[in-house]
Amino acid sequence: MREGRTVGLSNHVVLITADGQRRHVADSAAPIRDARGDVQGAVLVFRDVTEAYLMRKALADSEQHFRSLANAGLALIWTADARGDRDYFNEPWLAFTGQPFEAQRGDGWLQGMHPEDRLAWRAAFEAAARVQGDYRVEYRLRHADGDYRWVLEQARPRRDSDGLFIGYVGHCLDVTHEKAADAEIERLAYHDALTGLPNRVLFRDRLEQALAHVHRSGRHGAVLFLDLDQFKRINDVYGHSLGDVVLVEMAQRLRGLLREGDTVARLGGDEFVVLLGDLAGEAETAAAQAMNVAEKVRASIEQPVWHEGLSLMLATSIGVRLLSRDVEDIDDVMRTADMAMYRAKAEGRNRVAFFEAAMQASLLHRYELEQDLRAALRLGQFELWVQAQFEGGAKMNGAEALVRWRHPVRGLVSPAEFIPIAEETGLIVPLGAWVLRSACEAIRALQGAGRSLRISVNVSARQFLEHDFIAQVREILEQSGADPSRLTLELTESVLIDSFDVVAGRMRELHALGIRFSLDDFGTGYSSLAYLKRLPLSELKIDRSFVRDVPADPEDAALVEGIIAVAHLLHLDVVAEGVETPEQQQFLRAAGCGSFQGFLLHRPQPIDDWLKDVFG
Ligand SMILES: Nc1nc2c(ncn2[C@@H]2O[C@@H]3COP(=O)(O)O[C@H]4[C@@H](O)[C@H](n5cnc6c(=O)[nH]c(N)nc65)O[C@@H]4COP(=O)(O)O[C@H]3[C@H]2O)c(=O)[nH]1
Repeated sequence: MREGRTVGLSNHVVLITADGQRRHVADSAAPIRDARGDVQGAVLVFRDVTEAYLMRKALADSEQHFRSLANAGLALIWTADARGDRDYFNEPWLAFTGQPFEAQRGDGWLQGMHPEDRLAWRAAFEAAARVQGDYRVEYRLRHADGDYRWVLEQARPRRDSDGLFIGYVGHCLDVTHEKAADAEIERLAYHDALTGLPNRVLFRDRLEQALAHVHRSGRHGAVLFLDLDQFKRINDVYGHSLGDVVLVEMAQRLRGLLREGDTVARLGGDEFVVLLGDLAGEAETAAAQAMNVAEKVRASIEQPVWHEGLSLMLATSIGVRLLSRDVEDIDDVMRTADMAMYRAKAEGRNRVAFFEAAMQASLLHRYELEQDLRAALRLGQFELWVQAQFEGGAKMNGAEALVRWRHPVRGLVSPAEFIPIAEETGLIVPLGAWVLRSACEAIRALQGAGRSLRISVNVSARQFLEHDFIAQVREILEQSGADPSRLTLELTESVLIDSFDVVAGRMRELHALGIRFSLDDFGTGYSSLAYLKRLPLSELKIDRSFVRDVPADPEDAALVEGIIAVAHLLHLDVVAEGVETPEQQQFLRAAGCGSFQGFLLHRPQPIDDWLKDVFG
């Protein structure tokens, strides 16, 4: 004032008015000067600023209110200006990142984002910013402890009180746990629990991608379909827990053999598939590459599995299907790879087979047969034929029942062709029952005529293992009135392989009824004396394939003699099958074989014709 300036004295003078109200008063003073400019006095001005004071206080309170709201929760809150530079982080953000505000303002905070996520974040932000819209994006943000955490960031445009766009406000939530849970759920849904390998669902997905890549790039891919030979046996003999050990070991070996981009999956049971991507553009080279891998896989599986002093031997049959531009359908790929695998099995197991176009044709043929076969029983297209068996010289002692299918277009279809299909489709069960019933009716007719001839009936594995097979046989015997001791059931060695104890138990039960058992195809499989001894067998049949080349082939001759010696040792009858020449019969008789069956003696004929002949 002495210097002649106007000054504000105080904003905080509170005056009480006459009616008792509190008013906030701002005062100021200005000097009064005389003509010479000397200060003569002062003008004091008092203004009532109560309204402005209250407004400012409300604003400060409101700011405090929102600040504590922003800092209260777990959300990491920030704001950014119109250019995207961040100008505010709440306390949880600063605590989470452990970095001071100054280091993070602007785009400093981006230093804390995982470098791999920056591109995706920027894309989300810029796309939203162009239209001043919302966005949400997940990224990894470095925590104060140095580890990255997954956060979900959600942001929306920020506007001033006039509604003008001034930037963004957003928040992040730590979703690390949710991410881990999602990953676990995904892992469970798309992976096999035992081996941790991708499952069928994931495999199909990858196959689809691989096929798309093949179409785009013109390069090849391949699917290897594997099935472990003998796995079922290990499971049956040693139990499931050892079976599991084997599967896990196989999974590890497969994974170890393949490249990063390849997929190994377990489809279930002992079936695995391998997907090879990015093979050569030229088909032959690609096939060679696939073959190479398949062969490596085969060789690796062949190595014994050591477990607690046991050494388990496995092998695998592998079907290979190339993926090329002309392949469209993934079901077709799976089916044809599977077919090739079956061919590998049929060709002797522990091998690799390729799917070929010719197989496609046979697939079609088979498919049609399968369709027709389903209707055949209903339409009465099956016929029962028999082939007589002879004891010693020429004394007929029975016959083998052989089923025939008279197809309306194809004519007579060989059982060698349709029995395997009937087995796979389960049709063998009603078909086998039909054959058994027809054979028992023939036995009954023979009994009635006083002829004590036997009839042998082939029983396939699937049929024999059907849960109510024994009940079925009993019922048929009862209904037909056939003498059980005239009935021989022929089993092949393959029935024994899979479930020896079950089969042996059933055989004993049926044998107790008086039924005889014959082991067909003896010598072609795995039969060992040790387990032949444990079965209630009456007869061994020498397979046609051994009879064919005797006596000329010394190896087969020795084999046949061996089989006959085994049979004698076990007190079993021996029947030689497929005897076509007198030399064969002579040789067999000299070796000690008692009964004969073959074109030399009798060609199969319809059962009614045969019965007529027998009854004379
Ligand atoms: N080259 C030659 N072949 C001869 C000679 N003698 C007999 N055969 C044929 O050899 C097969 C003998 O039957 P399998 O080994 O039990 O082999 C049978 C049997 O495993 C199966 N099968 C036939 N009928 C039935 C059936 O009712 N049920 C089941 N589950 N399988 C059957 O189909 C196979 C083939 O039967 P088929 O075609 O009837 O063929 C019959 C018979 O016709 C010969 O001297 N030379």
